[in-house]
Amino acid sequence: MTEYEQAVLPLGDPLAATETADRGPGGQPGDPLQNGSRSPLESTGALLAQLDQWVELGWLRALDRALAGFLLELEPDSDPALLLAAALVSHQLGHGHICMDLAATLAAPDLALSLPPEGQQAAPAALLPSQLLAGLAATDWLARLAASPLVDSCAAAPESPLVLVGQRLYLRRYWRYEHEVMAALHERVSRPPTPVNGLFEGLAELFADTGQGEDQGGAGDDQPDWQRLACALAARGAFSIITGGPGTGKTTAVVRLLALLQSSAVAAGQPLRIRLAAPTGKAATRLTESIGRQVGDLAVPETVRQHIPATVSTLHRLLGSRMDSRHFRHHAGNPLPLDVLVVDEASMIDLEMMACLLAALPRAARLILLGDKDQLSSVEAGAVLGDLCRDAEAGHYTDDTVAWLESVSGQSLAAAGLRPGVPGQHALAQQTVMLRRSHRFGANSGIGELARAVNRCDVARAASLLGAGEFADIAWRRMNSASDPAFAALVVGRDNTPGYGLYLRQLQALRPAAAAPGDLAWEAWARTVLATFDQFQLLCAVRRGDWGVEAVNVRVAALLQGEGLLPAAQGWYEGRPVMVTRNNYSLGLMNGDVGITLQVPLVARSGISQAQLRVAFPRNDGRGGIRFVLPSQLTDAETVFAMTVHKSQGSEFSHAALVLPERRSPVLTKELVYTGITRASRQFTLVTTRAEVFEQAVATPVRRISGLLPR
Ligand SMILES: Nc1ncnc2c1ncn2[C@@H]1O[C@H](COP(=O)(O)OP(=O)(O)OP(=O)(O)O)[C@@H](O)[C@H]1O
Repeated sequence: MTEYEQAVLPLGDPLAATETADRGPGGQPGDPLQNGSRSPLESTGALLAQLDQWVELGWLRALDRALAGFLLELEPDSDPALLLAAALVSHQLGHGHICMDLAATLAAPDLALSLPPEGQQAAPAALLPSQLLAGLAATDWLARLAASPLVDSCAAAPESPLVLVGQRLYLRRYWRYEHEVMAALHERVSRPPTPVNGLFEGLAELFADTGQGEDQGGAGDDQPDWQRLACALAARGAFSIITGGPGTGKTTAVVRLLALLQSSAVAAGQPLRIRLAAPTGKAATRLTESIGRQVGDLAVPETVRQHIPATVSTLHRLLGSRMDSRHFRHHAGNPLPLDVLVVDEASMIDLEMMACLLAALPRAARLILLGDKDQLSSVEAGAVLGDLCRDAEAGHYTDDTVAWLESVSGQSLAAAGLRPGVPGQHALAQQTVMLRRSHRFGANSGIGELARAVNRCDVARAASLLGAGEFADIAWRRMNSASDPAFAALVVGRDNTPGYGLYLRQLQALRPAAAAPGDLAWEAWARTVLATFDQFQLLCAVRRGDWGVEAVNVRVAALLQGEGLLPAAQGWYEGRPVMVTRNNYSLGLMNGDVGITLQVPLVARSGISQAQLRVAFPRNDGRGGIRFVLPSQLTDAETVFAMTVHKSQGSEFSHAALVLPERRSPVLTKELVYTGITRASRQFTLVTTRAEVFEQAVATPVRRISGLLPR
């Protein structure tokens, strides 16, 4: 690994990169072009000075500037246009883009940096990328890059740190990940389909109870049973994707698929080794619960049921994380011991993880990805599921696929409104199914209606749904200021909402009175308090500012303390909810795990029982156990009355309240709003100070740049 590659880890939260702009100007150095000095595109000294200025302003990360410096050390004659491109590519990674498209950058150069968002204080007098790049044509930039020994533009310099593919510039490591993912998927989807004995009968039996259901997502009544089709396609291939919004039955379909596959394997005397995984501990716990329920309801013999796993591991644990290393115990040389792998919440898988997962998968094993393609992408670079599901909505099934699906499912696809597929051009689409009917959010659900409107970028419909009061399960609370009493009412839990008052009152009321230290009653109490805490969650779009995670956490703690619900609002105190921010393998805690600080009695060395603070975390083993951890052991944890929408992925709350900042920001996209809304299972509240911030977000779909286009 190169020095720079070591420096680039961890890449960090794209929010942090963008939000640096929230901090405003950090100085106003002069414009190098105005000063009569040489253009930064002609002099490496001037270019580095320009990058330094952008770092000072918070427009560029120090890491991005470090890459330019590192490349200059490697190649002292480097062209400044190359150093600029390298710093911008590095910066794009911080925004989740795998590479930088040179033509797109020249078309909108100022988007290449974390510039102060529109509507914020005036930008300082500094040279903008648009001014710097004004005279540079894409062909010239490409030629200057291609001429550098640091750039591999035709696989002739396999060690060069940058790779140019067409007009996309990559850091080599990310180009390699993308290349590996594309190659592995291409190989899997190009294999001839596996014949599955008794598929027609198996599907008919497993889906005997599922009718068409009511039309809940704009899909007509003559729609086929998409779950049955998903099951069929996944049964025949080495790779498949089942995508769909919340409650569309992804888990239900996959549990039936596992029953189908395992039934014939058990009958043949060779049960399959099946593993289930999810990107985060929270998602793994949720899937463990729903899989457990569904496996219990399966109409299959006990011998089959017992070979369907009921517990879900995190991807890191499955692959075998190693302390302080990005390498896993399982890789191409030491593949995973399994035959079928199901990964849920696949929208959270970043490109690097996907490359590692595919490398560690035995060739003969099946991989099935489940996820909602419309959710926010991973925090780290890449939008793998979104890219892979590009054709999901339109279907793009070839005539052969349609004929095969109709024959094994006994259903017609004629009225499904799909677009035709071209053999060889839509290879991945042949193994992808989009579930279109929500069984959780029906036609009477405001949450479902709102999520669908936001997903379509239908600003007017979304605003009218929230404003009209037509649905009791969605509400819009407009705040006048950070100290608006309506916000206090929401978080404390007045006006018939649980807020955070509910779990805190429960914590006091249900505390075991007569239980001794170590008594299971303490665990039961902790479990109840944790479950009640999950009933309400504030989700913020940004970290900084009056309505960012940091300030909201401080404000909520103070409000709860003011109500007498918390003993303190700082440091460690009983009732403090915390989120782990980094995997801790020795404690068995994963990034994203949420615990609550409780006073529990412990027997001290003296033999006297004392109440001490411990943080209670649910165990991720599906058995509902609790792990009590000393606060001092939690070095990477933060208060979580509010969490970012990014961090909430894979979680579900009875009542989710999405808090938007008072100013527009590039991180406010329709995917962020959609993800926030779909975290709510019963009640959703939008909290804003300015309506146009919500409207602008809904009108802005995100686009991550990558070259992941397997056909
Ligand atoms: N075909 C069906 N007919 C009736 N109910 C169904 C059907 N499929 C799923 N359900 C029910 O809908 C609910 C959601 O199903 P499931 O958990 O499989 O969806 P999901 O897409 O995995 O949800 P999530 O958004 O949590 O990932 C469950 O209660 C399930 O029993």
